[in-house]
Amino acid sequence: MVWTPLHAQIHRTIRSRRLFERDQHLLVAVSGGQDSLCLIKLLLDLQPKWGWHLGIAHCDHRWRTDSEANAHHVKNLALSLGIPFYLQTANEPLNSEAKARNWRYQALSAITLANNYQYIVTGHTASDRAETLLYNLMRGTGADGLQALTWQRPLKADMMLVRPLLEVTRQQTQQFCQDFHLPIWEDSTNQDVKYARNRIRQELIPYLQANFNPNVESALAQTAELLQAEVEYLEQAAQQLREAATEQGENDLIRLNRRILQIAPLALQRRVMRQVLLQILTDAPNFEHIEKLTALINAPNRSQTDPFPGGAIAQVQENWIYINHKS
Ligand SMILES: Nc1ncnc2c1ncn2[C@@H]1O[C@H](COP(=O)(O)OP(=O)(O)OP(=O)(O)O)[C@@H](O)[C@H]1O
Repeated sequence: MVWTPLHAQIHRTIRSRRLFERDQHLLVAVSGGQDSLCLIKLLLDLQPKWGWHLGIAHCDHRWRTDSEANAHHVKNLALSLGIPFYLQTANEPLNSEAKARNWRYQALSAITLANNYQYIVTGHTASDRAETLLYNLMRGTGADGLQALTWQRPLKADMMLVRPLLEVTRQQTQQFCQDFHLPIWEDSTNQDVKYARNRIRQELIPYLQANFNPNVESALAQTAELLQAEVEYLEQAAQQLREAATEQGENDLIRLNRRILQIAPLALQRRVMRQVLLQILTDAPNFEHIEKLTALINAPNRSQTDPFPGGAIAQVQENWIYINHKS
């Protein structure tokens, strides 16, 4: 087996970030594209050192005319590598990116659960991270969206999604696949600039590279990395503040102590309110919802919000904000 600098890098990343321990069961999500092929080859080569049990999962969204052939291709690859293979096929063609993604994570979770894996591993790269950051920036997400893909994310109890290639660019995975003659399945939809994601990849990033910074992908991925640690820190601080300020009243009534919230910085006030809204609303709260609730921290007595989706109303009474979330 040829040991490359990329092998060494990923080995170090897994160890220092404690992404996986020894002897664990890892389900690797393989689309057949260059990133996931690079991923499976690296993990397979590192396996003797770590004693992992690897499996390959493929999800057929039935989106493209060649999707069945793509699934076959990945199956044959798994067979030739001697790795257990799991296939999930959508009941009906999933023709939007968001639908396909939702279904894919459900399908991967189902395979993981049924076959006793602890981890789902994907081939997201630093390039994906840079693109996601730009995409989210333009849509107006706060710092949380800009951390853009994290190394680990719990999907369910005892099920972790892990992305070991977040410091590797797409150019590197391409080179690696070439060097080892890995059989890449080219996804025709990746070229289609009808999708916002592809326009960022095909047009925006090359423009930024040519005109601003040739290493813009790594620079953006690093920004995401810094933000991730800051977001984690702020979320923890906000949680402590929320616990200190909250009293769970009777009948689905939440009471927030304004005195405690008033002396906190605005960044934490907003995060507390977002956490509270996450509890109450069925959909993720937006900027306006959070601002409305945050404004009550310093508003005159008896101020109140108009109803949030679902009907909850927040109201100031002296030192307290009352939120009745079943009204
Ligand atoms: N059809 C598939 N079957 C199995 N795994 C897949 C499939 N498509 C993507 N993946 C996994 O997800 C990773 C990211 O793929 P891609 O960037 O195409 O998806 P995405 O829709 O942008 O994903 P996300 O929403 O998670 O960012 C791949 O490296 C691979 O590990």
